[in-house]
Formats: sequence, C-alpha cells, structure tokens
Amino acid sequence: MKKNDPIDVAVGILMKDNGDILLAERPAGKPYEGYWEFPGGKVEAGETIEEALKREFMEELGIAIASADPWCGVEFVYPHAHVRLHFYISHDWKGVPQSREGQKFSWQGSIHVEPLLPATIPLVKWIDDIRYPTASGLASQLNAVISTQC
Ligand SMILES: Nc1nc2c([nH]c(=O)n2[C@H]2C[C@H](O)[C@@H](COP(=O)(O)OP(=O)(O)OP(=O)(O)O)O2)c(=O)[nH]1
Repeated sequence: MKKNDPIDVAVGILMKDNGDILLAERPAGKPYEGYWEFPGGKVEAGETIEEALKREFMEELGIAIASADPWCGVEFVYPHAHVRLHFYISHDWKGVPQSREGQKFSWQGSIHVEPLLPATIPLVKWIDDIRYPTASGLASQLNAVISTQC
C-alpha cells in the first residue's frame, strides 16, 4: 500500500428506537484525541468492512452488533491519513457500552458533544434527516416518489 492510498474505516451508528445515537470521544494518544466520533476503526487486511465493524465494537465497547445496514461513504484527507469512511446504521445489538479503552461515550438526541471529527460533521445533518424527518423533508420524499412514478 502506498503512503497516500485511502485507508478503509468501518464506522457504526447505533440507533435506539427513540432515535438516540451513540458517540465516543477519541482516546488520548490517537490523532485528534478528545474529538468526538461514531465508534469504529480501520479495516484490517483480509477483513470485510462488516467484520471490522463488529470487531471494533466488541474491542472498544463490548457491544455485539447483530446486524447493520450500509448507509453512506465519505472520503476525507487529513494531515495524518487519507480515509475512506464506511458508515453503517444498526438497530440490532447486544450489550451495554463499556469504556474498554478509557474513552467517554454518550447517547445523544440532538448532538451536544464537540468538537466532532471534521469528516463526521456533515453526517450529523444527514442522520438527523433520518431520525427526525420534517414536514418539508417528507414532502420532498413524496415528490421523489411521484416523479419516479411519472
Ligand atoms: N471511528 C471513526 N473514525 C473516524 C470518524 N470520522 C473520521 O474522520 N474518522 C477517521 C479518524 C481516523 O483517521 C480514522 C479511524 O482510525 P482510528 O485510528 O480511530 O482507527 P483504529 O481504532 O483502528 O486505530 P488504531 O488501531 O490504529 O489505533 O477515521 C468517525 O466518525 N468514526
């Protein structure tokens, strides 16, 4: 792998029935320590993204993800790395988050933790559109359906 090749990262958004989602603070010693992110980590050689997601959640939080759906992808170039983030949404897991790496974590309705990792900032708006659909958002979805049918 060349120095500037993108690094694949598996990222999970655990979403409770009431829409709350889990964020974690990056532990000391990592780039951007103290920034908030959705839990996850780098995909290792020979692993699928979903395998990496499940491994990272077990290692970092003691959470067993039963199922997760791929949601969106974001590519971002940091000074320390070029990352390709694969975001998954899960409604189906076992366990209660434990701080296995000494990190803080928090279930959030509207997001009140900061700073967020730069590449994660736009995701907050996108995930809110899913968690809290507005009347105008629903209208545009309806328009999309109507125009698909025409
Ligand atoms: N987990 C996670 N990583 C993110 C998010 N947004 C974002 O830019 N990243 C970036 C930060 C890092 O450059 C990279 C994740 O790498 P990492 O160093 O945390 O992964 P890791 O846990 O496998 O770390 P290590 O084993 O190398 O210590 O992805 C996010 O929301 N969640």
